[in-house]
Amino acid sequence: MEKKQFQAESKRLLEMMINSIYTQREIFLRELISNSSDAIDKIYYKALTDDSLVFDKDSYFIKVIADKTNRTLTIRDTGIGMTKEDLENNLGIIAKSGSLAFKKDNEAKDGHNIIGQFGVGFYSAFMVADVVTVTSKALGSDTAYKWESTGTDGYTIEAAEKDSVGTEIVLQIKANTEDDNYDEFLDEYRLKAIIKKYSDFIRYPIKMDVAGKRLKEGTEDEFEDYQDEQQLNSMVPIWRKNKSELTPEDYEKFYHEKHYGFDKPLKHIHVSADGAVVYQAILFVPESMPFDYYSKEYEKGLELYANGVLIMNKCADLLPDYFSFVKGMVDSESLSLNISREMLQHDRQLKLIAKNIQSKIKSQLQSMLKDEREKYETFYKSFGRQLKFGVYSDYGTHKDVLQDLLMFHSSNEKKLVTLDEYIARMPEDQKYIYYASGESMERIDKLPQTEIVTDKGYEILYFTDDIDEFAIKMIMTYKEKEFKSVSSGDLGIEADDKSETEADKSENKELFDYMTSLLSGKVSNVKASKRLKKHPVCLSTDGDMTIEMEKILNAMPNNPNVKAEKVLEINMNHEVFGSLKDAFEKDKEKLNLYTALLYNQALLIEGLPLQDPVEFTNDICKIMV
Ligand SMILES: Nc1ncnc2c1ncn2[C@@H]1O[C@H](COP(=O)(O)OP(=O)(O)OP(=O)(O)O)[C@@H](O)[C@H]1O
Repeated sequence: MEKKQFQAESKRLLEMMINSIYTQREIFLRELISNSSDAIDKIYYKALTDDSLVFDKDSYFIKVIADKTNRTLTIRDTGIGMTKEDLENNLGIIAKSGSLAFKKDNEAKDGHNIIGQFGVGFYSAFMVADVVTVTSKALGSDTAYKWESTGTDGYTIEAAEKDSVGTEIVLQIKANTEDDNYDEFLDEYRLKAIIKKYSDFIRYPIKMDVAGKRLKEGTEDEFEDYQDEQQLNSMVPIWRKNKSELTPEDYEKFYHEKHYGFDKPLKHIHVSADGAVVYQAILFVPESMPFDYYSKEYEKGLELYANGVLIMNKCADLLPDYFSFVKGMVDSESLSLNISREMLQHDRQLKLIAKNIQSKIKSQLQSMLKDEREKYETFYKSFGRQLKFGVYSDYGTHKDVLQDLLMFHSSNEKKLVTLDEYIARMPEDQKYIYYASGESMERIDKLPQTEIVTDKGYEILYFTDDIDEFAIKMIMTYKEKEFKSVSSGDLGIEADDKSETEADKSENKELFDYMTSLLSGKVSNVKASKRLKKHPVCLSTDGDMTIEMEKILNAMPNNPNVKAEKVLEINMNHEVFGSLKDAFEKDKEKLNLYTALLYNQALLIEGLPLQDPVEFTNDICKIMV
């Protein structure tokens, strides 16, 4: 019998397949089952327009048969089959995808689409088989044909015996080698698992004879082997079901079956989009944070299906980093089964889906915030930090999407508030959104810098997360209100007794200049404070960098050694100020001591390290004796 050669491209592809471009060999089964499913689709589709054909659902199925003795794996279907020409054209030539040609010939009328636009699937069989034999009888044909190939050296086609319409593919499974175990593709449990993993939602039953042992009839301790035909796939995926048929428990069950998390999902989003891009998705907002969430090990992404067939476990391109906590899956009939990761990134359909999903998640979170406050706060405690990272990342590009989802604790009731709520209760004369950064709410409450702001009756947002201040620097203003740190140089609050402060300031200019020179290199200025009420001293900052930011940045592994521009503020209404003036006139030595002490006190209040703690304690001793 004449051996025909593969076309050059096909030969190259085959070589790649044999040398396994896919790291997961198991996907060959997914490919072959998808082809079978396509072939049944084609009959179904023909029956829609051809009255002489009746599509009786029970007669259409895919059967998988593993024969360990002969090392063969058979995939049999009752699909449309292939004529001699089809075998020649579809299996001999790679670049021409049969599915694609069929699609063009028969403009899909009811969305019953056919997987596959890029014909490499079938060749994946050569990753696990030495010989592939395809016996097929096409619908409406009397003769069956057998196509056979051992790989790159070509293929043969001859007439064959086959009673029913459809295709049977027999794989002669490779022998094990030192490095590779091929036995697994003959193992019942392994095959079942592969089918469940990739092909669970194929629309037609996938059957396999499963071996079992049972008590022999009429005996009490004699067992016999038997074969039982089982259906391995569940067929109708939950995402294709009508939302109204599903209960919250169904979604929860799906969440656990898919191992999305051990917790209960806080919220599910079921999308059935049929606009510019057609897809279904089930997305979940988890209740609690996975243990590795804020670590490098955590991998974001959604499961991606092309028309019911799993093509990727974690498609990262579907989720922006700031929604990386979302779990779930997307199924689209617009995607090709064999699309590579690299190609996916540029896929227009996928980009559209990703955009669409992003806005669905956003609007669900928004409505949760509006209507289910308690739930939202639970969510926010787990993932709020990620939203804030999202605001900060990419130079603030995503702030518009995220800023109204943010919450902070505030001085009002020590509860979480949104920026909108904060603005809504701002007194009329309040110009800025005030915030204070620190380790904890308790610590912030004790900061002298907060005194004047709280005295004014203005609410302060507590920034206790490292990222808070950095994120807010990206937002800058919210609804035309600028953010202002309580430690910033100009608080935008008029001092109660302005004239007196100004007068005292000029009168005491020499004193402040002197103290500034003493603290040269440590602070840029010493000045009269407009914000202090009870406390004698505090640090404030000039410029964008605050003291908290300095602390955070300098704690980073690459220690950038940045410095905030610090100002030492002195409360002129405090008794200590009298002592300073006195010392300035009479005893400079004492003033040097007081200045050093006050500066170190201000550092301690801020939680900053003292440059020389021993000197500080010695200084205290000096004033005691
Ligand atoms: N079981 C089958 N029954 C009928 N035709 C088949 C079967 N398997 C393969 N074919 C034909 O062979 C063609 C080539 O199959 P192959 O898997 O290489 O590519 P494809 O299915 O078109 O695309 P994909 O790469 O996405 O699977 C198919 O388009 C189909 O026409």
